[in-house]
Amino acid sequence: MTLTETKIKGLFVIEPKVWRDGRGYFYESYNEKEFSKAGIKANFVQDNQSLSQKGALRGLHAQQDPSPQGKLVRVIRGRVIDVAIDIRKSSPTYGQHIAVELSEDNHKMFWVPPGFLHGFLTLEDNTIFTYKVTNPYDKASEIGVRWNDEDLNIIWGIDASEVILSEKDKELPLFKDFVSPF
Ligand SMILES: Cc1cn([C@H]2C[C@H](O)[C@@H](COP(=O)(O)OP(=O)(O)O[C@H]3O[C@H](C)C(=O)[C@H](O)[C@H]3O)O2)c(=O)[nH]c1=O
Repeated sequence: MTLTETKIKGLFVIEPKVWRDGRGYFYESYNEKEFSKAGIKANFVQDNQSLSQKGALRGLHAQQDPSPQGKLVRVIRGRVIDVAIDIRKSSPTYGQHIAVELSEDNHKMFWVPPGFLHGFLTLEDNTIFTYKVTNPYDKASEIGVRWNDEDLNIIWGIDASEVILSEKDKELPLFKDFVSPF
């Protein structure tokens, strides 16, 4: 697998080696040795999976202390635009983001360490999104920012009237009202 750090330090796009034969394909979706070589220390304690219809947008979320989460995300079926926003106050790229298309065809994965907001827009029906996290779910430590905040300038390519959001995500604060705990 190839781990490539993005222009925002700490974020990595991972491209696994895919072995194909007459039965189908095989790839390693996580390898501690490879992550350690790239300088990533991740102790995963929970695996998540969600199914989303086209237009569903989940995010922008993070967990703060005592349960900050590193996330290794990928798409098993379908396609998403996955976005991570740097909310590390001392970072020169604070408020900047990386967007990457993850799909069942490109097998790409995205490592998002603690200190980032995360979310994705679903591009196809019945998209299955799965990810490992380095701390358990802790509702009390959840934080977030509105998906279409103008200051974040994320080009999702979808009109607000078409997006499917949870009631919770509709109420998330704007970035100007957000105080990062990182
Ligand atoms: C995240 C989570 C949720 N839940 C329960 C709580 C809710 O009743 C239900 C749906 O949760 P939520 O609407 O927060 O699910 P998403 O909107 O997909 O949340 C995720 O969205 C973006 C993509 C993220 O990066 C986070 O991993 C996570 O916040 O599952 C759990 O029981 N465990 C969990 O780890």
